[in-house]
Amino acid sequence: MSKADLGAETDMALNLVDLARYPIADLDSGAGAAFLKECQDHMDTHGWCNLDGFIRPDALTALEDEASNLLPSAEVLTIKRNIYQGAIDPSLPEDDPRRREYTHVATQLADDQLPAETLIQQLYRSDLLTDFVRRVQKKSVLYRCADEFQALNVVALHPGSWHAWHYDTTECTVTLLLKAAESGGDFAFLPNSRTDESEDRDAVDRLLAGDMSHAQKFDRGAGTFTLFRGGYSLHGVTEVFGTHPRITAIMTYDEQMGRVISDDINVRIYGKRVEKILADRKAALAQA
Ligand SMILES: O=C(O)CCC(=O)C(=O)O
Ligand SMILES: [Fe+2]
Repeated sequence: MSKADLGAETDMALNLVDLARYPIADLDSGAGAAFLKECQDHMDTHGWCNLDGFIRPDALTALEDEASNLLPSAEVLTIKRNIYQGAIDPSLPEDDPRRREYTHVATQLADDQLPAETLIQQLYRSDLLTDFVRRVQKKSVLYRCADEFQALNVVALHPGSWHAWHYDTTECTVTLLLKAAESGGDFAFLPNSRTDESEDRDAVDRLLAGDMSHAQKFDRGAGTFTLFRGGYSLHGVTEVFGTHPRITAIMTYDEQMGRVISDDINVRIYGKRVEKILADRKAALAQA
C-alpha cells in the first residue's frame, strides 16, 4: 500500500488512528471529551491506559511492513544495566538492586535511524498525538523527547529474548505494538512501584525473584497504544516465543523542553555506534 492510500492529512495521526473508536481529533466536546475523561480517570487510578486497536488495520499493515524493512539495518544490542538504568556498583550491599545486572538482547532502531519521512516518525511527530498524550496525563505542557537517540525507538525482540526489568528515564512512556509475539512477549509491570521519595522494595524484590503474581499484564494485540508511568513502574517484557519477532515503537515525552539523556546512559543502551558518534563529535569540537 502506498502512503497516499492511507490519507492525505498533514498530521499523520489523522491518517493512521482509528478515529471512529478513538476520537483524538476533537477532545473538547461530545464523544471525544467523554473518551478523554475515561483515559484520564484510568491513568489516575491505575497509572496506565491501554487502547486496543488504536491504529486502523490497513495503517497497521503499512507500519508493520515499514518496521520490518528498516529493522535489518538495526544493530543487535546486548543491553546490560541495573533496573535504574545505571552501571553496577560493586561496593553496594549484595541485596541492593543497584548491584544486580540484568541483560537482554534487542534489535533496536534509535531515533536517528528512523528517517523523517517514515510513517512511524511522522506519527510520533504528530502534534495531535502529542497533545492527546499530554491531556491523558493532565499535564500543562509535554514535549516530545529532545534526545537524538531516545525520542522514538523501534525495538524487535526475537524469539528467546525478553526485555529486562527496568524503570524508564522519563516519567511516562508510550508504546505502540506493531507486531505481537506468537506467544509470550507480554508487557508486565508493577504500577507505581516507586515515587520520587521511596520504592516498594518488597514488590520489586518479588518481581526480580520471578514472582509475577503482583505484576500487571494485559493482552495487547498489534496496533495497541499504551501509556504508562514507566519512570515509576518497574516493567519489562517476558520471553518471546514463536517464529517471528515482537516489534514495538517506543515514544518518549518530557515535561522539560530540550532535555537530553546523559551520554553514559545512551552508550550503555546503544553501544558502539553511539559511542563513536559522540566521540567523533567531541574530537571535532576539540579541533574547532
Ligand atoms: O516493548 C515494550 O512493550 C516495552 C519496552 C520498554 O519498556 C522500553 O523500551 O523501555
Ligand atoms: Fe521501558
